[in-house]
Amino acid sequence: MSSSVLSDAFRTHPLNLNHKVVDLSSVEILPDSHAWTSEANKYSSSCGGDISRLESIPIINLKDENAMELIRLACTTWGVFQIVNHNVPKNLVDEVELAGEKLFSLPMDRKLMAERTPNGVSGYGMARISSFFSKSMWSEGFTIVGSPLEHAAKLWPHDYHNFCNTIEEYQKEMKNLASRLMGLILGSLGVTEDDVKWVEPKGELKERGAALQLNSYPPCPDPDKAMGMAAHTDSTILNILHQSNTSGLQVFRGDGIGWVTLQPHPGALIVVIGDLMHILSNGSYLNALHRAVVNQTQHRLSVVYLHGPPSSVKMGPLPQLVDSNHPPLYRPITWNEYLGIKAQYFDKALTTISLANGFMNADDDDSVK
Ligand SMILES: O=C(O)CCC(=O)C(=O)O
Ligand SMILES: [Fe+2]
Repeated sequence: MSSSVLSDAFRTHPLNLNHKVVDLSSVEILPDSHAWTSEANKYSSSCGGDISRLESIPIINLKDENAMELIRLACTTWGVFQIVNHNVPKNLVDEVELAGEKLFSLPMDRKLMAERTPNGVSGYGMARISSFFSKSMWSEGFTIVGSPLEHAAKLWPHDYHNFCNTIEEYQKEMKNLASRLMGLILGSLGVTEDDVKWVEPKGELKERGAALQLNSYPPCPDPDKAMGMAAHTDSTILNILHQSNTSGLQVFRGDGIGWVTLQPHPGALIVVIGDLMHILSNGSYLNALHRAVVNQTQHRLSVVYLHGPPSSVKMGPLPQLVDSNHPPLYRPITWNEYLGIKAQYFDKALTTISLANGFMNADDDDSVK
C-alpha cells in the first residue's frame, strides 16, 4: 500500500488539536466537552426513531447472479450496503477484531507512545473529523497506512509480530475485495474496468491510496448526549467496514426517513460509497452520510478499510455517463486535491467542485488549493 496520497494531504492540512485526548474508560460522568447539543449536530433532529425499523439496509450476496443490479439499487437509494459471500475468511475478521480490542485495552500512557503527530497520518488518536466540531467524540482511533510496524513496535516493544501479521493479511484481503467491488460497482453503472484504466493500475499507476482505520467506542455513561463519530461522508471511493457485534453505525436517508441503524449481520461486511464514487457516477450513486452512536454497556469496535485512487489520477464523472442530457456535475480532481478541499470545507467540499452552481471554473484546478 502506498502512503503518499494520504500522508501528503494530511501533512498539508494538520489536525486542529483543540480536543484533549481523554481516557474514556475511566470517565463516570459525561464531561461538558463530550456533551453534544442539537446545535452541535445539525442532523440529530431528524433522528428516525421507530421509522428506522421499516427500512433496512440491503444485504447483498456477492454470488447472487443479480448482485450488480442489487448494488445499483443500493447505491442509488442508500449509498451503503452489506455484503455476504465476500470470501474474506471469518477467522481473519475475528483476528483483526481481537487485535483491535487488544490495542485499545492498553493503558492510555502506552497508547500515547504511538500517538499520531499533528501532521502525521498513522498512529493512535482521535478521528480526523474531530477538528470540525467543538465537542469531542466518544471514541478513539488507530490509523494504519502502509506497514503497521513502526507504531506496533511502540505499543508492544517485544511482541508486535502477531499484530502486524494480522493487519497485513487483512489489508491484502481488503485490497482484493475492494478491486472485486470496483468491478461490480462500475459494472452496475454500465462501465467496464477496461474503460477505466486506473482501476487495475499497472506500473507507475500502481501507487494507490489505502488505509486501515480501527475505531473504538467505549461504553458511555450518557449515550444520548454523546456522539461516537459525528455525521460525515467518506472522502474515498469506497470504504469496507467491519463492526463488532454491537450496533452503532447509522446512515442518513434524506427522503424523510432520517437515521437508520445498520444492524450487525453475522459474517457481513459493510460497503460505504464515498465522495469520489459519487463524483465518478456523476451524482447518481449516493455518498452515504453516516455517524456512529454509542451505548451504556457495550464496547464497540469498527475496522474500516479506506479505498482511494492512485495519486496521479484526476477523477471526474465517467465520460460514459455524461451526455447533453446529463452534463458533468463536478470538475475532475485528484484525490490529494480533494482531501485538501475536504479538510477546509468539510461537508461543503463537493459544492466547491460542483459545476452546477458556477462556484468554480472547470479549468481552474489550482484555485482552491
Ligand atoms: O464506527 C463506525 O461504524 C463508523 C466509522 C466511520 O464512519 C469511519 O471511520 O469513517
Ligand atoms: Fe465514515
